[in-house]
Amino acid sequence: MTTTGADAREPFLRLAPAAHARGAVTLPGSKSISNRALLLAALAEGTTGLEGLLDSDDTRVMRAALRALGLDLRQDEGRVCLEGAADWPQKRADLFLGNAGTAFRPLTAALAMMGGDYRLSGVPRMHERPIGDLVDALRSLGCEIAYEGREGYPPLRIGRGRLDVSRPVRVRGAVSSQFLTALLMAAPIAARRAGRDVVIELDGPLISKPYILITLNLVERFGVCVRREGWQRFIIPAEARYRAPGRYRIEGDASSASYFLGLGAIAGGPVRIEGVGGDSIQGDVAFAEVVEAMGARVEREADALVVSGRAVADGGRLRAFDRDFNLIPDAAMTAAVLALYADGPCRLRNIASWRVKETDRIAAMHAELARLGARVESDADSLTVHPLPAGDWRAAEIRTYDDHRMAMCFSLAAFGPVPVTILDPGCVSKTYPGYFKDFHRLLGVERGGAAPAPVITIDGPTASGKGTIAQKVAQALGWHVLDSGALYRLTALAVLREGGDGADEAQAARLARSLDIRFEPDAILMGGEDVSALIRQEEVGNLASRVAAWPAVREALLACQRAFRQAPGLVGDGRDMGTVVFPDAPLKIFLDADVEVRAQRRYKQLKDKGFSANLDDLLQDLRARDARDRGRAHAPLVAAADAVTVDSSHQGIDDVVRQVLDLWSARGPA
Ligand SMILES: Nc1ncnc2c1ncn2[C@@H]1O[C@H](COP(=O)(O)OP(=O)(O)OP(=O)(O)O)[C@@H](O)[C@H]1O
Ligand SMILES: Nc1ccn([C@H]2C[C@H](O)[C@@H](COP(=O)(O)O)O2)c(=O)n1
Repeated sequence: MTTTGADAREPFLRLAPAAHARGAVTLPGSKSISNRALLLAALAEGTTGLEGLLDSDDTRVMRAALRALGLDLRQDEGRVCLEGAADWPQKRADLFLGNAGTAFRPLTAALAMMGGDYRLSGVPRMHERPIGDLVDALRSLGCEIAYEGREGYPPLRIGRGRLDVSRPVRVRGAVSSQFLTALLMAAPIAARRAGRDVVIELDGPLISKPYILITLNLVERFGVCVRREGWQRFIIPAEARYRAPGRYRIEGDASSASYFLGLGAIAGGPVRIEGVGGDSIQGDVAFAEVVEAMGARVEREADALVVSGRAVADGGRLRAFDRDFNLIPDAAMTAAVLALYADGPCRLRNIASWRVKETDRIAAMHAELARLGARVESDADSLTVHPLPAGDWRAAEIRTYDDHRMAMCFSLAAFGPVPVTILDPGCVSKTYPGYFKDFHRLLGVERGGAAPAPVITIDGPTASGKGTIAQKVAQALGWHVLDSGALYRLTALAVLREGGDGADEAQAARLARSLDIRFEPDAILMGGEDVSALIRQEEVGNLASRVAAWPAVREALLACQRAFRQAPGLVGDGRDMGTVVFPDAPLKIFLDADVEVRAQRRYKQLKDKGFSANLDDLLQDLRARDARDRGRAHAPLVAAADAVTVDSSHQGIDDVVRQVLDLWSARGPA
């Protein structure tokens, strides 16, 4: 079955007003732990098998960088195996690290201490994120680092400095705790090279302390014990050496758990979150206490959390808060959106670090919450969000600023009375590529119980754009899609391959019943063979129209089509979706267009795919096919009595998609 979601970089994702959510979700691996573990495994003597490693943009750039540095990474039965080395083989490399702070900062420290000729760069936003505090600390150790552009910011050039660890290295931790993390993880390199203890001292305050605890925990798992004097002084002994722990299991991402904790709090639940629990080493697991304080119930297991609450749709209201979020700045973003459903103004304090994250999150959060209609106040390091009364919600398009967390936390704005549109939802690929699929699944379980999953049917004549529109509507809603014409085309292809011409009803029905097919995201397989291009040929389409006239063929394909109806929903395109296959569909579209326009479109479509085509012949074929599809005795092509007719002759694809989504939103599907 073809499942669509927000994995590809689609321009927008429309979330219809939702009411309830329940079910279980398994979190992807923690980004913070994944990138730390990759670096430590790369520095450790021996082989480490990393289990549960996050597969996302940020970990992919880290893996690519380690490969470019000469390290051996292999995928082996669901784990990533890495052969580490105290000194990396490749002494010259140009590394592109995207927008991954968890890769950029630690690699800067490790490479600067090893020495070599390296260049580290990232996306434009990475070049706006400060790194001066780390570079200053490394330079004080004798490392050679130059700014290629603006002083204090990437890109960086690293050379071969002369390490001197005779004095403590001082580092500031007020802007980002990742600078201290980077030094702590790389320090054993310097200790080994200099043959003496490395002492790191904190210069001023330290934010996000729980992340330092994650670092110390991991460093210890890889064999290095750091002596810690409060939060002021860290001593890495001269004899410190990283050793591979054999296997290391990465727990789920606690920051990502915050969205589901929030979901359970406002959508009733219970929502079971697997991958983090009472045993977690991540500070963001403390977000469970935030939703508890807001009125939700959370049960803690060693490796799971179960959250429930009184759904906003049932009149539930969260308790307002005034809270210091310095320790959990990432999860705090979720609290800012939950504030919309609170019983009073909510204040998030001590969140200045938001200003230098993937985007200026204080400014971004302020702007987007206001776009929904909320009253918001912000200053240098705090944000106040006023609850949004039902009548004040606006159906907004939320900008996400290429920030995964903006996209994920604003999914929780779907519990207001109007639809919300998330722009560039694919930015979640930074840490959670499957987020919207999981989110929709939890929303759909409720619908999938007693009531069948909702269906939008799109019927119409050939080349009116049904398939194109169905795909995009399904993508925007995170639903499944059924291209029913493909089933008739596959039957026609099977008939052709048996030497038939479609005149034998029994033969066509037998082949329709025994189709061995599989729908994949980018291919349609028959008997294991990819026939997606073959079935689009006009010869096959014409025969499909003929075999589709046989009642026995239609009967043979009926159950198969209905089986596509699964939560969270289905968009089905064809000729009889709204009249025969899904007569109870809550929204039926009859998509039409002038036959000349359709012939032009089909002509262009075929030419673009490299097939030969003749416009006059196509026009004739389309007319003949229209006549056959409309004129047959069984399940003819006709608009269902309750269908909305949309004429796409003079409308672009995106306009039609929006029109269908608006119709769906107007029905108030939740
Ligand atoms: N509104 C539109 N404006 C311009 N081009 C469109 C529009 N809708 C669809 N198209 C283009 O027309 C062509 C035919 O569209 P599509 O294959 O989706 O039609 P269809 O109705 O599913 O056809 P079939 O009945 O053969 O399955 C495609 O190349 C598509 O990109
Ligand atoms: N629900 C359906 C879908 C398709 N058909 C027939 C009619 C078409 O000519 C043929 C191929 O469909 P297409 O890929 O062009 O949409 O299959 C039908 O009868 N009922």
